Amino acid sequence: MKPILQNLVEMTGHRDHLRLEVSVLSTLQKLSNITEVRALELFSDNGKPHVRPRTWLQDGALVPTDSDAASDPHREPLHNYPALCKCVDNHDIRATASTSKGRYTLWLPVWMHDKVTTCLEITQSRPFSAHKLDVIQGISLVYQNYQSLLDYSERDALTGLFNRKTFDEQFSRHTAPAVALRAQGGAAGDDGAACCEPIEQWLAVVDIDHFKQVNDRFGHLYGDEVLILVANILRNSFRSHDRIFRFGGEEFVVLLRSTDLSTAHKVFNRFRLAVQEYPFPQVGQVTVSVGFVSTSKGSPVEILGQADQALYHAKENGRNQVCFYDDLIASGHLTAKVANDDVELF
Ligand SMILES: Nc1nc2c(ncn2[C@@H]2O[C@H](COP(=O)(O)OP(=O)(O)OP(=O)(O)O)[C@@H](O)[C@H]2O)c(=O)[nH]1
Repeated sequence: MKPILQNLVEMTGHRDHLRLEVSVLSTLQKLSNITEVRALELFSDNGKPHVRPRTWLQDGALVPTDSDAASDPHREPLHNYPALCKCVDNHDIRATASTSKGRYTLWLPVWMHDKVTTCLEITQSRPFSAHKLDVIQGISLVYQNYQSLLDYSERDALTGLFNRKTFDEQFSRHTAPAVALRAQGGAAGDDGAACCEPIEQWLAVVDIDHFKQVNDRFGHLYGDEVLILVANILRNSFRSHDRIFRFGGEEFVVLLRSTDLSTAHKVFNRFRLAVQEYPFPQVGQVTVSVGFVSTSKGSPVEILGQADQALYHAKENGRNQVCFYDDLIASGHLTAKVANDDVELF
């Protein structure tokens, strides 16, 4: 098999976005005369388009970052890349520019759902030939199609939020002890997640109150609309690096990253109020109950169980409220459950 085909086989063997990204960069890097490859992340901060390198070559290995894009010191306004800026504005498939003497750069935005969040950047020391552009474009399109297949398998069809399967994968990765990650890790290229240290975060379980009554009184179509609208409020209530999942039925999970306890309280309550105040067509008022906990202690099963305990306390004590597990333990309203390693919930 030709090397390029071997690389495509390797690329499409991944079930993880970051590994796939590392793999496509590694494929591009093997083409002749390439001096640099990077995957850029395009994001908006305070309404202004920005860009930052997300995966790049360092000391011979491709290194992905898991840091928050908005606080990345390497971020730049997108207008620092005029050719790329114009390409994105025009929905073009690629842009090239000679950025300095003997340095020719090609950008390939990866379009998904009419949006660009990733762009491949390839640099070489001579102009790109038409043949080389065709080959790179082909690899990029395989990458784009495969990314969108991966994305589809990770999401819930009704709300477009991440699904339960994705939660299981992402949450166990972020709560895995750092030492285990390093042991797996080795070269970053072997495992896109290997560089991740556990991140301070909060897990909230969100459940729509009396949702059965919505279905019973207005029918499933209106029930589905409520689910879609609550999903939209969730998207608007949290930052881009937080993660929102539809867990099943009328239950959602939010992973709130890198924030302190009082902010977590504030943010979850802001979301709860946003739902309470939203005029749901036909249905009128809908409320949600929320239970949350820190993800710093315990296994994924224990953490989820604690958030669930806090949620059920909220449900049993009036609904439309946010309960923090540690507060309920401290006040004696809940007792800590002994972990049972034999119970496999994931
Ligand atoms: N329309 C719609 N309904 C769903 C979906 N998934 C689950 N449900 C319904 O969600 C309802 C959940 O009801 P319950 O678990 O009794 O909870 P509840 O009525 O929200 O009551 P509390 O949680 O105690 O406030 C059930 O009637 C399910 O049929 C869905 O995708 N669409």
